Amino acid sequence: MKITLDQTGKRFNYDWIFRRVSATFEQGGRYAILGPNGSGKSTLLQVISGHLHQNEGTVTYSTPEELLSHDQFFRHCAIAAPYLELVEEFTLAESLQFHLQFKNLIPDITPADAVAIVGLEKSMHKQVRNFSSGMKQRLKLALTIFSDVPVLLLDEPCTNLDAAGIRLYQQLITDYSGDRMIIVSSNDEQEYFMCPNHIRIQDYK
Ligand SMILES: Nc1ncnc2c1ncn2[C@@H]1O[C@H](COP(=O)(O)OP(=O)(O)OP(=O)(O)O)[C@@H](O)[C@H]1O
Repeated sequence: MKITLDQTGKRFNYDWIFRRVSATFEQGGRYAILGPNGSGKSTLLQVISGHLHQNEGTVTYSTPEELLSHDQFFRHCAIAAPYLELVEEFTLAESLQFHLQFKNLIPDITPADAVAIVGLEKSMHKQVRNFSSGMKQRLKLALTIFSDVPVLLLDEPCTNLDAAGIRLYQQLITDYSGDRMIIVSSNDEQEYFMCPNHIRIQDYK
Protein backbone atom coordinates (compact mmCIF):
# COMPACT_ATOMS: atom_id res chain seq x y z
CA MET A 1 0.00 0.00 0.00
CA LYS A 2 1.19 3.52 -0.79
CA ILE A 3 -0.49 6.83 0.03
CA THR A 4 0.55 9.89 -1.93
CA LEU A 5 -0.34 13.50 -1.16
CA ASP A 6 0.37 16.02 -3.89
CA GLN A 7 0.07 19.73 -3.10
CA THR A 8 -2.71 18.87 -0.68
CA GLY A 9 -4.45 21.59 1.30
CA LYS A 10 -7.40 21.86 3.67
CA ARG A 11 -9.30 24.88 4.88
CA PHE A 12 -12.26 25.41 7.17
CA ASN A 13 -14.24 28.41 5.91
CA TYR A 14 -11.56 30.98 5.02
CA ASP A 15 -8.81 29.53 7.24
CA TRP A 16 -6.22 27.34 5.60
CA ILE A 17 -5.16 24.67 8.12
CA PHE A 18 -2.36 23.43 5.86
CA ARG A 19 -1.35 23.91 2.23
CA ARG A 20 0.96 22.29 -0.32
CA VAL A 21 1.60 19.05 1.57
CA SER A 22 3.42 16.67 -0.76
CA ALA A 23 4.40 13.38 0.84
CA THR A 24 4.56 9.67 0.13
CA PHE A 25 3.72 7.08 2.78
CA GLU A 26 5.13 3.63 2.04
CA GLN A 27 4.31 0.11 3.23
CA GLY A 28 6.24 -0.61 6.43
CA GLY A 29 6.95 3.09 7.01
CA ARG A 30 6.41 4.83 10.38
CA TYR A 31 5.34 8.46 10.16
CA ALA A 32 4.54 11.07 12.80
CA ILE A 33 2.49 14.21 12.11
CA LEU A 34 3.73 16.73 14.65
CA GLY A 35 2.64 20.19 15.80
CA PRO A 36 1.15 22.12 18.70
CA ASN A 37 -2.52 21.99 19.79
CA GLY A 38 -4.85 23.25 17.11
CA SER A 39 -2.19 23.24 14.38
CA GLY A 40 -4.00 20.71 12.17
CA LYS A 41 -2.47 17.29 12.92
CA SER A 42 -5.83 15.61 13.31
CA THR A 43 -7.16 17.36 10.24
CA LEU A 44 -4.25 16.11 8.13
CA LEU A 45 -4.73 12.55 9.42
CA GLN A 46 -8.43 12.77 8.54
CA VAL A 47 -7.60 13.99 5.04
CA ILE A 48 -5.13 11.09 4.66
CA SER A 49 -7.80 8.63 5.83
CA GLY A 50 -10.46 10.09 3.55
CA HIS A 51 -12.72 11.12 6.45
CA LEU A 52 -12.28 14.74 5.34
CA HIS A 53 -11.95 15.88 1.77
CA GLN A 54 -9.07 18.17 0.85
CA ASN A 55 -9.79 21.58 -0.75
CA GLU A 56 -6.79 21.50 -3.09
CA GLY A 57 -4.34 18.92 -4.37
CA THR A 58 -4.81 15.16 -4.31
CA VAL A 59 -4.68 12.11 -2.05
CA THR A 60 -4.13 8.80 -3.83
CA TYR A 61 -4.01 5.25 -2.55
CA SER A 62 -2.26 2.56 -4.54
CA THR A 63 -0.96 -0.97 -4.43
CA PRO A 64 1.66 -2.23 -6.89
CA GLU A 65 -1.28 -3.54 -8.97
CA GLU A 66 -3.86 -0.76 -8.89
CA LEU A 67 -5.15 2.60 -7.72
CA LEU A 68 -7.73 2.32 -4.94
CA SER A 69 -10.81 4.48 -4.38
CA HIS A 70 -11.46 5.98 -0.93
CA ASP A 71 -14.01 3.24 -0.28
CA GLN A 72 -11.57 0.50 -1.20
CA PHE A 73 -8.83 2.10 0.90
CA PHE A 74 -11.14 2.19 3.87
CA ARG A 75 -11.15 -1.61 3.99
CA HIS A 76 -7.34 -1.58 4.15
CA CYS A 77 -6.92 0.71 7.13
CA ALA A 78 -7.84 0.80 10.82
CA ILE A 79 -8.13 4.05 12.76
CA ALA A 80 -7.98 4.87 16.47
CA ALA A 81 -9.00 8.47 17.11
CA PRO A 82 -10.74 10.48 19.84
CA TYR A 83 -13.54 11.49 17.43
CA LEU A 84 -14.32 7.88 16.47
CA GLU A 85 -16.49 6.70 19.30
CA LEU A 86 -17.14 3.15 20.41
CA VAL A 87 -20.76 2.00 20.57
CA GLU A 88 -21.59 2.69 24.22
CA GLU A 89 -24.54 0.27 24.33
CA PHE A 90 -22.42 -2.74 23.37
CA THR A 91 -20.59 -4.95 25.80
CA LEU A 92 -16.94 -5.63 25.07
CA ALA A 93 -17.90 -9.03 23.59
CA GLU A 94 -20.50 -7.36 21.36
CA SER A 95 -18.02 -4.66 20.33
CA LEU A 96 -15.63 -7.34 19.14
CA GLN A 97 -18.37 -9.25 17.35
CA PHE A 98 -19.45 -6.04 15.59
CA HIS A 99 -15.88 -5.15 14.63
CA LEU A 100 -15.29 -8.66 13.23
CA GLN A 101 -18.09 -8.11 10.71
CA PHE A 102 -15.83 -5.58 8.99
CA LYS A 103 -12.25 -6.55 9.78
CA ASN A 104 -10.44 -9.81 10.55
CA LEU A 105 -7.89 -10.00 13.32
CA ILE A 106 -4.23 -10.53 12.50
CA PRO A 107 -3.22 -14.20 12.16
CA ASP A 108 -2.75 -16.13 15.42
CA ILE A 109 -4.71 -13.61 17.52
CA THR A 110 -8.16 -14.71 18.70
CA PRO A 111 -10.69 -12.22 20.08
CA ALA A 112 -9.98 -13.64 23.56
CA ASP A 113 -6.24 -13.09 23.08
CA ALA A 114 -6.81 -9.51 21.95
CA VAL A 115 -8.87 -8.74 25.03
CA ALA A 116 -6.40 -10.43 27.39
CA ILE A 117 -3.36 -8.70 25.89
CA VAL A 118 -4.88 -5.27 26.61
CA GLY A 119 -5.94 -6.37 30.11
CA LEU A 120 -9.71 -6.24 29.63
CA GLU A 121 -10.56 -9.92 30.07
CA LYS A 122 -12.58 -9.29 33.23
CA SER A 123 -14.80 -6.79 31.40
CA MET A 124 -15.99 -9.03 28.56
CA HIS A 125 -19.66 -8.59 29.49
CA LYS A 126 -19.54 -5.03 30.76
CA GLN A 127 -21.17 -2.32 28.64
CA VAL A 128 -18.70 0.06 27.04
CA ARG A 129 -20.63 2.99 28.57
CA ASN A 130 -19.40 1.75 31.96
CA PHE A 131 -15.74 1.56 30.91
CA SER A 132 -13.32 4.14 32.26
CA SER A 133 -11.77 6.44 29.66
CA GLY A 134 -8.51 4.47 29.84
CA MET A 135 -10.34 1.17 29.32
CA LYS A 136 -12.09 2.63 26.26
CA GLN A 137 -8.75 3.71 24.87
CA ARG A 138 -7.29 0.22 25.43
CA LEU A 139 -10.25 -1.22 23.55
CA LYS A 140 -9.81 1.25 20.66
CA LEU A 141 -6.12 0.34 20.43
CA ALA A 142 -6.89 -3.40 20.46
CA LEU A 143 -9.53 -3.07 17.72
CA THR A 144 -7.11 -1.03 15.61
CA ILE A 145 -3.76 -2.72 16.13
CA PHE A 146 -5.14 -6.27 15.98
CA SER A 147 -7.07 -5.59 12.76
CA ASP A 148 -5.58 -7.42 9.81
CA VAL A 149 -5.02 -4.36 7.62
CA PRO A 150 -1.88 -2.93 6.04
CA VAL A 151 -2.37 0.65 7.33
CA LEU A 152 -2.80 1.85 10.93
CA LEU A 153 -3.80 5.47 11.55
CA LEU A 154 -3.43 6.59 15.17
CA ASP A 155 -4.60 9.97 16.43
CA GLU A 156 -3.23 10.74 19.91
CA PRO A 157 -3.09 7.00 20.73
CA CYS A 158 -2.16 7.44 24.40
CA THR A 159 -5.12 9.71 25.22
CA ASN A 160 -6.41 8.80 28.70
CA LEU A 161 -3.77 6.12 29.27
CA ASP A 162 -1.82 5.92 32.53
CA ALA A 163 1.88 4.95 32.65
CA ALA A 164 1.07 1.22 32.40
CA GLY A 165 -1.26 1.94 29.47
CA ILE A 166 1.46 3.87 27.66
CA ARG A 167 3.89 0.97 28.15
CA LEU A 168 1.19 -1.39 26.82
CA TYR A 169 0.72 0.82 23.73
CA GLN A 170 4.46 0.81 23.07
CA GLN A 171 4.60 -2.98 23.51
CA LEU A 172 1.67 -3.48 21.12
CA ILE A 173 3.39 -1.36 18.49
CA THR A 174 6.68 -3.18 18.99
CA ASP A 175 5.17 -6.66 18.91
CA TYR A 176 2.35 -6.42 16.37
CA SER A 177 3.14 -3.73 13.78
CA GLY A 178 4.94 -6.07 11.39
CA ASP A 179 5.34 -4.63 7.93
CA ARG A 180 2.38 -2.30 8.21
CA MET A 181 2.33 1.42 7.50
CA ILE A 182 1.71 3.48 10.63
CA ILE A 183 0.86 7.19 10.69
CA VAL A 184 0.52 8.83 14.11
CA SER A 185 -0.78 12.31 14.81
CA SER A 186 0.72 13.43 18.10
CA ASN A 187 2.66 15.93 20.12
CA ASP A 188 3.92 13.36 22.61
CA GLU A 189 7.17 11.53 21.92
CA GLN A 190 5.89 8.46 23.80
CA GLU A 191 3.24 8.08 21.09
CA TYR A 192 5.57 8.38 18.09
CA PHE A 193 8.69 6.71 19.54
CA MET A 194 8.77 4.29 16.58
CA CYS A 195 8.57 6.94 13.84
CA PRO A 196 11.77 8.05 12.11
CA ASN A 197 9.78 10.15 9.63
CA HIS A 198 8.36 13.45 10.91
CA ILE A 199 5.92 15.77 9.15
CA ARG A 200 5.76 19.14 10.89
CA ILE A 201 2.43 20.75 10.21
CA GLN A 202 3.93 24.19 10.85
CA ASP A 203 5.97 23.77 7.65
CA TYR A 204 2.74 23.79 5.64
CA LYS A 205 1.06 27.01 6.75
N1 LIG B 1 -15.04 20.94 11.51
C1 LIG B 1 -14.31 22.05 11.72
N2 LIG B 1 -14.78 23.26 11.39
C2 LIG B 1 -14.05 24.38 11.57
N3 LIG B 1 -12.80 24.38 12.09
C3 LIG B 1 -12.28 23.19 12.45
C4 LIG B 1 -13.00 21.96 12.29
N4 LIG B 1 -12.22 20.95 12.73
C5 LIG B 1 -11.06 21.50 13.14
N5 LIG B 1 -11.09 22.85 12.97
C6 LIG B 1 -9.99 23.79 13.27
O1 LIG B 1 -8.84 23.36 12.58
C7 LIG B 1 -7.68 23.63 13.36
C8 LIG B 1 -6.85 22.37 13.48
O2 LIG B 1 -7.55 21.42 14.30
P1 LIG B 1 -6.97 19.97 14.57
O3 LIG B 1 -7.95 19.26 15.45
O4 LIG B 1 -6.59 19.34 13.29
O5 LIG B 1 -5.63 20.31 15.39
P2 LIG B 1 -4.61 19.35 16.16
O6 LIG B 1 -3.23 19.79 15.75
O7 LIG B 1 -4.97 17.93 15.94
O8 LIG B 1 -4.89 19.79 17.67
P3 LIG B 1 -4.74 19.00 19.07
O9 LIG B 1 -3.28 18.79 19.31
O10 LIG B 1 -5.31 19.98 20.04
O11 LIG B 1 -5.54 17.73 18.96
C9 LIG B 1 -8.17 24.21 14.68
O12 LIG B 1 -8.08 25.62 14.61
C10 LIG B 1 -9.62 23.78 14.73
O13 LIG B 1 -10.40 24.69 15.46
